[in-house]
This record gives sequence, C-alpha cells and structure tokens, in this order.
Amino acid sequence: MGIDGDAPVPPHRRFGEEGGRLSYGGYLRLPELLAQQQPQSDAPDELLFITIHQVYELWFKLLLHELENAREAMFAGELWRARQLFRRVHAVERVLIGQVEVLETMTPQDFLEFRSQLAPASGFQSVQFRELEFLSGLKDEHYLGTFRHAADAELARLRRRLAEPTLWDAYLAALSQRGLPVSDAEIMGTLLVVARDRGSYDDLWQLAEDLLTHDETAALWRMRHVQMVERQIGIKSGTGGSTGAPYLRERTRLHYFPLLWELRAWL
Ligand code: HEM
Ligand SMILES: N[C@@H](CC(=O)c1ccccc1NC=O)C(=O)O
Repeated sequence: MGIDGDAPVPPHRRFGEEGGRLSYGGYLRLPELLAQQQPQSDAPDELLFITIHQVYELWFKLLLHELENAREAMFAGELWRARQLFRRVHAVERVLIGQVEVLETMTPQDFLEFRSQLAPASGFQSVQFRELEFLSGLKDEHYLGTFRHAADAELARLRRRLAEPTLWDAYLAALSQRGLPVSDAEIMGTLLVVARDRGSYDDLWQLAEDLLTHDETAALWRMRHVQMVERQIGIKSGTGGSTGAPYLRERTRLHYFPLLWELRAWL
C-alpha cells in the first residue's frame, strides 16, 4: 500500500514519467528511421536487402565510434579502457558475420528480380566500410576513385581518415610510453619482448591480441561475404564493376596488423 492508502505504483509506471517529455518512438526517432526503407521494385525480397544493409551501416557507425575511442585510450595510455572497447567491437563484429545468414535466406532467383536495377550501386561505395579499413590501418587511397560520385562531405571524411592516425599508430604510442622502441628496425624486437615478458607487459600483450582479433574477425566477415556472393551470383561480375568473387577472394588475404601475424613465426 502507498502512504496515502492507494495501491503502490508499479516501478515501470513511475520511471520516466517525471517530465513527460520523452517517448520511445520520439527518443529513437522511429518515424524517421522507419520511413527510410524504400524498395525501388515490387520484388518481395528487396525490403530484406535494404534492411540488412541499413543495419550494417548502423553497426559500422557504432564501430567507428568505439574504435576512435579505443585509439584515444591507447594514446592516453589507458589500456584497460581500450580493452573494454575492443570487447564491444569484437561482439559487434561477430553479429556482422552472423547476420549474413539472414540475407542467405534469399534465393538467387529472387535476388535477380531486382539486381539489375541496383547497378552501378555496390558495397564498393560504402564510405563507412572504407573508413573502418583506413582507421584500422589499411589506407589505400586508390579507393577514393570509387567515390567520385560521393557527396563532398563523404569524400572529406575519407580524406580525413587517410590523414589521421591508425589503431596501429596508437598501439605504437602505447608501447613507446612504456619505454619500448618502436622504429621500423626495432618494432619486431619490441613485440617479442612484450610476448616473452608477460610478467611486465601482459596488458600490452593482451591489447595486441585484441587488435589481432579485430583483424581476424574482419577477415572472417570478408570470407563470409564472398561465400554469400558466390552463392548468389556465382562468377558473374559485380554491379560495382569489379570481377566480383575473384576480386573479393583476393581481399580476404588482407591484414590490418601484418606484424602481429608475422610475430607468430618468430616466437
Ligand atoms: C546478395 C548479397 C550480396 C552480393 C551478391 C554482394 C556482392 C558484392 C560484390 C560482387 C562486390 C564487389 C564489388 C562490385 O563489383 O560490386 C561487393 C563488395 C562489397 N560488398 Fe557486397 N554483396 C552482397 C551483400 C553485401 C552486404 C549485406 C554488405 C554489408 C554491408 C556488403 C558489403 C560490401 C562491401 C563493403 C563491399 C566492398 C568490399 C571491398 O572492396 O573489399 N555486401 N559485394
Ligand atoms: N554488388 C552486388 C549488389 C549488391 O550486393 C549491392 C548493391 C547495392 C548496394 C549494396 C550492395 N551490397 C553489396 O555489395 C552485385 O553485384 O550483385
């Protein structure tokens, strides 16, 4: 019973009612969000195709945010904070791989109902995907060419990513703050010291493992994507003008942090 004799108000009724300003849909901007799925054909599976891509782009946005914060934490020497953020990054990346399965419920015949209308659009033109690559250390300015038709603001974002420090630069800064040499000639020696003296450097070792997991999970997504592509379009070329699966297979060999992979051979 409440103090005035009425039945107590259940907690779920009280919370958030103080100001009465926020609502679920208002806070999350659902009218705007849910107005953005607009198929251009009558093909029943185009809604799935648009939804999946929009969900990917939302996760990409979060990943960029968390990776920027992880980079800042490494520069600040707050390795525990960087590690906390990498746990989140890895969890999101596993979701990115898992949701390929949802798109694979589409048959190639159903995809072909709207595929021809997509060209020349393609995942090639995902600005945030390329930003993730640049931030992670895979800076390839040739890709600016694929964004010729992008908005000025998007091109500016890519150029900024090309100019700014990568996650690897931030890791080198963290090593350097602990008095370890990081020049090109010395870095492999330093990585070996960290790997062999876990008593002194376990936090740096674990952080390098977090970077490697980010690298590995990105590669797993590339492999999963190319499997899906082969299942959908076989050896057809891509709407973005590439050779399709052969181009994508080549990209699965990429590494964000090649030295961390090379280190294994020296241990
Ligand atoms: C039916 C499903 C899909 C097919 C058949 C497909 C096909 C392709 C092909 C052929 C390419 C090479 C570029 C081109 O010439 O078009 C490509 C690139 C790409 N796709 Fe997809 N894709 C599919 C789904 C997705 C999804 C769900 C995403 C999530 C965002 C995605 C993201 C990308 C990205 C980021 C690239 C550029 C990769 C790179 O340059 O390394 N794709 N895709
Ligand atoms: N490139 C794909 C089409 C495709 O998947 C796509 C088209 C427009 C926007 C995003 C896409 N997703 C990944 O490439 C294809 O060649 O079939």
